[in-house]
Amino acid sequence: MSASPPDYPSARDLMDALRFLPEEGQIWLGEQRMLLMPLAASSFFRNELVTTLGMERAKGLFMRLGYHSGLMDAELGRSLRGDDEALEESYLAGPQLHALQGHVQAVPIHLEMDLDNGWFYSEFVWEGSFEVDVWRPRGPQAEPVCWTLLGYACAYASHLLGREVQFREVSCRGCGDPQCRIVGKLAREWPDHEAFAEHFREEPLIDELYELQARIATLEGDLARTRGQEDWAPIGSTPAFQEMLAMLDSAAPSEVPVLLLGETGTGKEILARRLHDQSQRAVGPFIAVNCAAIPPELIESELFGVEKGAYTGAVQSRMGRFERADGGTLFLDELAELSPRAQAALLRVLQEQQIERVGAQAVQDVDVRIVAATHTDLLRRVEEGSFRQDLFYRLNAFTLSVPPLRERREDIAALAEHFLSRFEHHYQRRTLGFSDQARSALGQYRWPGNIRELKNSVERGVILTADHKRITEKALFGDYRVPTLEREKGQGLDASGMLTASPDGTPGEASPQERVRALIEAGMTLEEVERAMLEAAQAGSDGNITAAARRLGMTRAAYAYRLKKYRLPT
Ligand SMILES: Nc1ncnc2c1ncn2[C@@H]1O[C@H](COP(=O)(O)OP(=O)(O)OP(=O)(O)O)[C@@H](O)[C@H]1O
Repeated sequence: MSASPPDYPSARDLMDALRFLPEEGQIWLGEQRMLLMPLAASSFFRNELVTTLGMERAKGLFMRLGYHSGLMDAELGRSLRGDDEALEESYLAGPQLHALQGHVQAVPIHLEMDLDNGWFYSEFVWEGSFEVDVWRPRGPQAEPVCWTLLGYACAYASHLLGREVQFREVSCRGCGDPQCRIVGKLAREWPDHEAFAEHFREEPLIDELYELQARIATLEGDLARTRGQEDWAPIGSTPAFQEMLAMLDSAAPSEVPVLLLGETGTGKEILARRLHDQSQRAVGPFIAVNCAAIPPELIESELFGVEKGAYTGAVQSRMGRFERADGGTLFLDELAELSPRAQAALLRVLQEQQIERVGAQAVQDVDVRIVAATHTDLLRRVEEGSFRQDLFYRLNAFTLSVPPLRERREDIAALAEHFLSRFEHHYQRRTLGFSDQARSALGQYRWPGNIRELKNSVERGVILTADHKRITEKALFGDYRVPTLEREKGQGLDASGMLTASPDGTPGEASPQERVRALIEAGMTLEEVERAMLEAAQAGSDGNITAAARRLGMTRAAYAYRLKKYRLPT
């Protein structure tokens, strides 16, 4: 593939990716949050860094600054301009994005790309470099000054082409040359490529710091593993969560049964484990049972064990979970699902510390501490008569409510980072972390499935993201439109699929499934829903097809195809 000099494709697609959201105080370019700031501020900052760090270290810092933004823009270029077929167009998106961001106008002089045969040559003239303007007051310099721009070019090309490319600024107006000109080649074509690549290595001090942090993390991991506590350290610094942890810890040394109330996936099991680990019983077993997962007819034999011949199929005697938890803690999750008979038997254990295997003639002593959990309103179950009152009061001695994730939103970022590092380790991945948009979506989502759902989303994101790429909102949530607190505030979904204010203006509580059910009940067909969504997205994007497609999580081409299919105006 070669062109000399190539023409830029239209920059419309790149401009469409730029969104100004003044009400929210944000500017976005694709998935990255951007900043608009005066050149004079950047100039001031540069002067200060050169004075404090010296020229060479400041240069390295600015080259790396450019390098990082080049890296992110390469992802955007590829996602907007596509795959290998359109490689030249994707490559040219780099200088076009650079121009769009007000850094420089890059005039292409020459481009030759034949990567299969290991050949790449690219040359640009830079007009209106912001860095030359920043340096102008200092007068002509001894060396080229477009550091950030150069770092950007190196990263953009390398990341996009999947080969290490290095650019050199062969002439620069900042040192009195008539124009700024850069030449890019595959790194190995430059004799000094190794020394040059050092510019992009982080400061030795920072390297050492990272290394130290990595060693501490490994040691902590080893420690947790030897104590059998891997995964069991609850993360959360919101006051509500910390208060609850403090209460949990104060209950740990006593023998009192603990009842944990909270929605599914809020971390009740992790808390039960913590209680166990902090108690005198930490050396004994921790056994967890999900009462809802065991068929009612088997629950008693599961919990209390069974004697050989007690019923057909009981071919040998078996220990129950209570016996296995002897000397330790038994965690009964979904307690409300226990059958009346199992409730009666559980009450006896709590009162007498004795169990009776199914089919046994005698009782036996057990020493077990019970931690129970439920997401249902147990008191209501008592009132309805489906849960024993005496058992309820026995278990209700020390009750803790575990807050749902939407009430501890400040913890989302820390939890997401925690799961990210665990899954990167597990899948042997090295992503560049979450994109700004992905991070913001994580913070806004309602999380009906709480921490378990957050964990699953991050796992999905890591699996779908290649090394050295950012985890996008789509990788986390798929094409499914994220129900956020913002979008739901005062909104419902009417039969035409449009978002509307609910009559009383209160936040809509309907889940996606409920909303879909409402549409079906309103008699809408799939085609009608699709058509209504296309129209709504189009109307909500002022007719901008790329923006409308993005709102529906589709490519522009797929969206345009559907418009045509329904004969909708484009
Ligand atoms: N505070 C936390 N810090 C780190 N990980 C957590 C935290 N809370 C929960 N998790 C993780 O989230 C997942 C769900 O937690 P857990 O199984 O304890 O929830 P649960 O409330 O017991 O759910 P259910 O009621 O559905 O059984 C687990 O994988 C757990 O490791």
